[in-house]
Amino acid sequence: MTHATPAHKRILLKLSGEALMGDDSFGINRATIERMVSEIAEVTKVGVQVAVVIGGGNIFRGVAGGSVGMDRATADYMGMLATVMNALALADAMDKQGLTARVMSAIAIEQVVEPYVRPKALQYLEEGKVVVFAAGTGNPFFTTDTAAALRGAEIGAEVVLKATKVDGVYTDDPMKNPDATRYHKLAFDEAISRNLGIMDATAFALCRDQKLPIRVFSIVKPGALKRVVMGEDEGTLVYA
Ligand SMILES: Nc1ncnc2c1ncn2[C@@H]1O[C@H](COP(=O)(O)OP(=O)(O)O)[C@@H](O)[C@H]1O
Ligand SMILES: O=c1ccn([C@@H]2O[C@H](COP(=O)(O)OP(=O)(O)O)[C@@H](O)[C@H]2O)c(=O)[nH]1
Repeated sequence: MTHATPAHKRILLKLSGEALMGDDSFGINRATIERMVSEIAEVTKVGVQVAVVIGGGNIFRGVAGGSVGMDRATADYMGMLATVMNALALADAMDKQGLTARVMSAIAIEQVVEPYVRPKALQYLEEGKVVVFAAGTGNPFFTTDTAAALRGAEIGAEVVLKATKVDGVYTDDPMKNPDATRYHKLAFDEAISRNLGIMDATAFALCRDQKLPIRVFSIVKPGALKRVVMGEDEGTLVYA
């Protein structure tokens, strides 16, 4: 039997917090998280090193009402803590499915998870462990998309894979504009100048400067992650 070779050796996978909700209105949907983990397990089986940055929108949204009128930085720290909860849930689901996961946090919370230390993260990846980066960049006024760009560059990932509710980058937000059309690929400069809302400009600019491509694809579509990793045509490629 021949084994196809993956297109990438090391990937940074960005999972939006909202993707963990499944069809629920907030929180973590068990079936959804288990399905995502099984897709991650599939790609580790072909020898790909996987690091994950997880968002927090699913939990933060549930408490967002309480943050109205709150200091922005304080609300952002709440958002970062939400990503820690998601990271713990994700790592637990990974362990249950036979993967070895390590959560590393950008903010000190050492009784709960180990701190982010770059050489340690690289060591885990070499050992075939899945590293889950929690707490975003550790700084308010940033997003977990920017954390994905940052960590992706730091660990020398070949690509940032953004798994989200839509199946690629569109000319306009497809949730709001039914006439929007999907790009097969586009340059970072175009994504930034057109102000495409799929990712924030900080994340795009960092990836552009580091020549780190991003592929946006659907988290909902079964098998999409494996297809992306095997180099098949899926979603939208944003390139430098
Ligand atoms: N040009 C665009 N192409 C694709 N999606 C877009 C675009 N502009 C805005 N979006 C929105 O961006 C969202 C994806 O970003 P993501 O970070 O996963 O979501 P969230 O920030 O809600 O967790 C999609 O749900 C989509 O509605
Ligand atoms: O480096 C970071 C990453 C995240 N956040 C906060 O954490 C929240 C959750 O992250 P994000 O919205 O990126 O998650 P997602 O949309 O992917 O679920 C954000 O709204 C921010 O408030 C932050 O302050 N700094």
